[in-house]
Amino acid sequence: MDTSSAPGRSGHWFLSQDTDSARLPVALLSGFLGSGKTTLVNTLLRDPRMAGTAVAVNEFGEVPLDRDLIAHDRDHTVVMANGCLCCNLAGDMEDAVMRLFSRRQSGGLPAFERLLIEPSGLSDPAPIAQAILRNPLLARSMRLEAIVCTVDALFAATQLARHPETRKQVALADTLVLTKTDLAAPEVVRRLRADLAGLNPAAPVLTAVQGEVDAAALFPPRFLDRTATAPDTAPRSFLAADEADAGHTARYASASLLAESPLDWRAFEAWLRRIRIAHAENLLRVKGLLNVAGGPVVVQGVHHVISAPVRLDTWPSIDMRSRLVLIADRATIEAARESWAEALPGLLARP
Ligand SMILES: Nc1nc2c(ncn2[C@@H]2O[C@H](COP(=O)(O)OP(=O)(O)OP(=O)(O)O)[C@@H](O)[C@H]2O)c(=O)[nH]1
Repeated sequence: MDTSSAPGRSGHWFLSQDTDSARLPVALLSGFLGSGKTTLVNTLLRDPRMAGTAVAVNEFGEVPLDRDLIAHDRDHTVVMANGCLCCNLAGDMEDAVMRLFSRRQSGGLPAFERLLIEPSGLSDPAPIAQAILRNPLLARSMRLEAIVCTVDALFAATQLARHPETRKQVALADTLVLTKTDLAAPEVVRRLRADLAGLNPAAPVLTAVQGEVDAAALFPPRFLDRTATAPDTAPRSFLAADEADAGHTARYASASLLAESPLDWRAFEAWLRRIRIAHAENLLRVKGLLNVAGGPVVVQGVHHVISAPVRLDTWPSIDMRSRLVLIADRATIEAARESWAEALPGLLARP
């Protein structure tokens, strides 16, 4: 019997979820900025075995974008408060999960079978996993089935060397997913595989070009089928001793830009090219949904690689403002800040 919609003693239905099969299977999808998490989610969600998956996304940047970039039933997607999920954990995840559950309970949301959490690319998965395992509210309603980490074949070697977040994400994953192998030289991929084996020898390494991966290889059976038998494995011991590095995002800066009126695409492209050429090494992420002549355009970039802009047929939501997020070191954000006002009148930093 599905007890998941029965109200509990406290009035919150999720407090009553103490049988194992009634708890919602959860997978955590970590991976550094721009490593292909959303691409993987979008591809997975097209798989019939993933039907009924709710998605919770967390972004580092003040203008919400990912909800519009996840090609999913918007009612099945919740955005967790801006910032780094692992640093602002208290409340954010509870809030997000409670919003999903209460919408389901009120009939405003179709039933869902599992939850995929996509934290921001700067998040440490350990405290998030700990919260699911230990927070009384979350632990009663959810069970952590998998920690997956996307690894950017093109940039991971540098990210592993420069960003401790990447090392942590790789080290804690049950399964690693190498992305962008279509862009990286075979020798680079071979060396990266050796580095990954050194950091996390137990994790299988799958490959996903444009997010194409077999859901059954990526997730344990109990994530896809909540009634499947639990494997006889030891609890995740690494989580017990782990402490979050609460100040870790201080070395990164972000700019969140908004424009109410349509942007001049040529001026935008020329501005972005200048930023990319001058600051590629420190430009960790560019992500935007822009209102330009002809309709909305998605812009994506990581370091010097800016993907071909994607024109959308329709706006994914009623918000038709241009939104752009840059994540980099402070000097790069300052340099960008000095140039955009002149190059792109109308594109304003969100205060
Ligand atoms: N060529 C190629 N591009 C990819 C692949 N996977 C992702 N991308 C591109 O890489 C860029 C970043 O991908 P996302 O899926 O948005 O990355 P993300 O990890 O969700 O990014 P954040 O949420 O900002 O951390 C996009 O332009 C994708 O189209 C791949 O396997 N091959």
